[in-house]
Amino acid sequence: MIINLSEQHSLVSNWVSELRNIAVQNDRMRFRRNLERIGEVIAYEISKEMDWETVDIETPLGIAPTKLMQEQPVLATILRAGLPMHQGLLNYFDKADNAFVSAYRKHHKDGSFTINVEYLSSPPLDNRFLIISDPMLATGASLVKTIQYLKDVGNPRVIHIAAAIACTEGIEYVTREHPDLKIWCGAIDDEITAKGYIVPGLGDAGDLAYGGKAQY
Ligand SMILES: O=P(O)(O)OC[C@H]1O[C@H](OP(=O)(O)OP(=O)(O)O)[C@H](O)[C@@H]1O
Ligand SMILES: O=c1cc[nH]c(=O)[nH]1
Ligand SMILES: [Mg+2]
Repeated sequence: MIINLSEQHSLVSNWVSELRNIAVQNDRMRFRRNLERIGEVIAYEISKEMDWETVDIETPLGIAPTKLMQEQPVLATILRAGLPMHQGLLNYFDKADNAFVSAYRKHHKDGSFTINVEYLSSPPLDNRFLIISDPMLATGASLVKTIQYLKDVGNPRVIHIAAAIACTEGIEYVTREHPDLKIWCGAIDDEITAKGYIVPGLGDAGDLAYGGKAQY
């Protein structure tokens, strides 16, 4: 299931437009903060899908029956571009457990790339409510590989994906491999270049957030 948040005419569209806009996107602090804000809004939306229980809270003046989350989610992200959205999710799910995966594109001389995973740090995942954030869902290769690695750790009960911009091809690939996902995104674009960049997209999210990388 796909939820495109910009269809709802909310603040998310403004933030996505700033991420895309070449006149704004080079302000790295604003770029990271806009990803973080999208992560925060998606956290709020996903929280409505969690299980809640009524607990009596003692106030100085009485008892307030209050709905509380029954469990903490696990927040997973893909290094490095995923970090700002992850922080946004963590700002709201402030007691969450966390997982980090270093899935990145290793570019080859012929222009092709493969996804390298060199690092994984995760809590046990059996029966957990898992939210994976990554701003760009392009070909979907990074996400599919990340989910495979996380499923080797344990079998989550539910998996939600949080992305700033997703493209149709990537959504199709990921949902074909993992049909049970729920994907939340700030916008959906239809095109992807031969080098795997989303069009119109925003460019390279990792570079815009943290600066360019050396080729090695
Ligand atoms: O859907 P895909 O085609 O796999 O592309 C999406 C991936 O590309 C970006 O990471 P990148 O490899 O640029 O690494 P970075 O975060 O270090 O910039 C992005 O953050 C995703 O993880
Ligand atoms: O368009 C894209 C595709 C993958 N990663 C990015 O940062 N941007
Ligand atoms: Mg990148």
